[in-house]
Amino acid sequence: MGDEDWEAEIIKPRMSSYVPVFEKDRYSSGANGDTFNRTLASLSEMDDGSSRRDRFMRSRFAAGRSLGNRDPGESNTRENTSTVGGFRVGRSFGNRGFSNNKFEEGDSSGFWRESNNDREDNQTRNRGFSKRGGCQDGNDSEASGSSRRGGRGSFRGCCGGFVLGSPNSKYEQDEGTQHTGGIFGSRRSALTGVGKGDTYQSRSGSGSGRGGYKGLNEEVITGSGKNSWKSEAKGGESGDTQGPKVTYIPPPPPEDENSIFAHYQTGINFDKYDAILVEVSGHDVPPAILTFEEANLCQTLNSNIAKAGYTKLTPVQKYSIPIILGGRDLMACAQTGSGKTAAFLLPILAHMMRDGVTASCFKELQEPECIIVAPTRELISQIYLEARKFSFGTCVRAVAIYGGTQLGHSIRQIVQGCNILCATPGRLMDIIRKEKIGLRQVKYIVLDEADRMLDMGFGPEMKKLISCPGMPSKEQRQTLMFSATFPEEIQRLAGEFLKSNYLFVAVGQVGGACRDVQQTILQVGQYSKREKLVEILRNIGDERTMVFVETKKKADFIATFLCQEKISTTSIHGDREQREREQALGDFRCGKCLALVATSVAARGLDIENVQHVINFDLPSTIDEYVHRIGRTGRCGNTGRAISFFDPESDGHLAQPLVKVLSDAQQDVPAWLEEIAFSMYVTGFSGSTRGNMFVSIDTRKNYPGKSSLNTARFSSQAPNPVDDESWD
Ligand SMILES: Nc1ncnc2c1ncn2[C@@H]1O[C@H](COP(=O)(O)OP(=O)(O)OP(=O)(O)O)[C@@H](O)[C@H]1O
Repeated sequence: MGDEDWEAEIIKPRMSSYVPVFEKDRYSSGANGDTFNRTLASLSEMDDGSSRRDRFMRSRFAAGRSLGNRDPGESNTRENTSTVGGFRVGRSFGNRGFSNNKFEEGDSSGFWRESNNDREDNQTRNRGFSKRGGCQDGNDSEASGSSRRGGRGSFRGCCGGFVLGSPNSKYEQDEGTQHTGGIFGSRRSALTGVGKGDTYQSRSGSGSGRGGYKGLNEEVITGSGKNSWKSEAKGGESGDTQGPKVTYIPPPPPEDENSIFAHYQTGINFDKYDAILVEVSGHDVPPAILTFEEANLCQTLNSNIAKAGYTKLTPVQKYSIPIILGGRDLMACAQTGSGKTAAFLLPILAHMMRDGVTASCFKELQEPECIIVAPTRELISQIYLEARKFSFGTCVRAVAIYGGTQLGHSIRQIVQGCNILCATPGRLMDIIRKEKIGLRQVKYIVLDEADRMLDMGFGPEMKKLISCPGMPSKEQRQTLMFSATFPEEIQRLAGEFLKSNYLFVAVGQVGGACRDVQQTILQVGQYSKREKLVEILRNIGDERTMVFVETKKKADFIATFLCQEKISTTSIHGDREQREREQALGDFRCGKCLALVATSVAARGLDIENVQHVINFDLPSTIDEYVHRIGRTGRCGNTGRAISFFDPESDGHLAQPLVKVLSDAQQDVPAWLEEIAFSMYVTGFSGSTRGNMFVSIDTRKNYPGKSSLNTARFSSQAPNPVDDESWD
């Protein structure tokens, strides 16, 4: 039974109709701690006391078996709060698009396989033991073009109806209409009006366009591997070459000061950030600063920092701000939710204020001083909002451009003046090819989620970007890279973009999970997952939860399923139109929907207030992705919980890195997971889920002048080279 039987099950949601008897026996028992509140018990139950395994485990994972930062006496059991409020089985549910779509196309047995294109995993990494991937059914292929898209559109229409009603029939024609809700509904006060005029309507072959999402986290990478920066100039907007013209114009963000500076509170563990060990490597490292005052920023910036509610620097800010102010290139790695965005925005803005900016609305050709790229549209919008916040009241103007929106709109935004250009790679390259911006003034290039920006998906575009005509060489610009994860091979690639004397800042362990997230791994077989999900969500009650699944289709199926279960849910993934994605995010941010079912498109960077839970319905294919996903909760010193369904059939390759990540974050490691990790070890499994699993520091291992600087190093936690070999 393949993953695609989710489709069939939506129509007849009883598992028994689709699961062969032998499979049911195998999967439905939920053995080995698949109960939400039995994890600790299962630890001891499952420990068979094997001395060999124990020796192995102790040597590997001794670092973190304690209960760590869990609240004493805390129980996973909650009162069953029964139904989550706000459920709206949309009027359109069940009557849109079913007739022409895959529900009928499909094999009634439900034994479909999913195409790689349906996964939003970064590079279509095939898993060693996975049932997923590889099998490309024609129906599912992106390549099947518009007819297929019609089918998908029909489906989307159906699932879209699960949250909201009242379609806005004008949407298709009225490209100038400003739609409410959406991406700029960031945080509390920005959310008024979300939901009005929403349309979860069918888009079969409609003219609304999809913005060219092609199975990566963002737009299609046209012409990867070609050297010419202009090689796709004739193809129109990246990603829209095969689809209808994109007409969506995102609503403008609220302009009032309260909305601009809306923020959520730092959590009880914010001060504990100070205890995280930091290592900086490279020559002539400027000393860290301890307060915002020490940064010597201008008055307007300081006032904006105060209005944003920032009173104290986070570790990544303490180290990165002086490095950037000192004009150095930087690669910085710090845990999710620890303030990396401000760490690069503040010093860049400070420089711009000091040096003055050239671009203005009176110039014919806009020449931004700073280009910030990130892998997803929603993240770019978020970064833009942060840039707008910190540059409030200054002469610096930030602009956001991203795929899935009308190209003309992006251009119009730019011509009004652009000093900081926040862009997704596809849209950025389109704008450059169309010569809508000049690059000569670029002084800063920021790659947020840099490991993602340099990997196989986006790396070629980034290379093109830095070789575009007019782009200052790396010696003449400052290049800054930030992420919570930095695989070794990516660090090496990054060298091409950075000056040779760049500095490397590692806050805590590179690639480590945020310790404010309580992680629970449950062994749940494929066919018990939905039941378990509903059980957990009911126990969670009205707390905000992100549910990650591995494929776009499954995101819709699970969202629809949850709605059927009367849990108000929406979904975000790359097959939804941009307007729908923004609406979904807006509905989730404002609490209209308590659950957001997402693919990896929402795994990185998104900073949503009050996300208390992350559930990995499907584990991702890499441990880095896991770290980013669970980092959507437990941000900025707040605590959060992540529950992951581990299916030994498909997730075995993650056992080792998961044990490591759990141990390092001082989380419980279930005995059964250690067993699986051990069995992989014994059988010589070397599935590379992340080449850098144990890279803890700058990969320039013998960097001359490398020294421990400024603060203590985390040598006690750094694994030794033997460990590296054993695990990679
Ligand atoms: N010094 C600070 N004081 C208070 N709040 C802060 C501070 N720095 C950042 N924040 C807030 O913390 C939250 C997380 O910051 P941010 O999104 O920059 O994290 P990040 O490290 O980039 O996370 P990710 O790795 O997930 O992208 C944001 O809401 C931000 O406004």
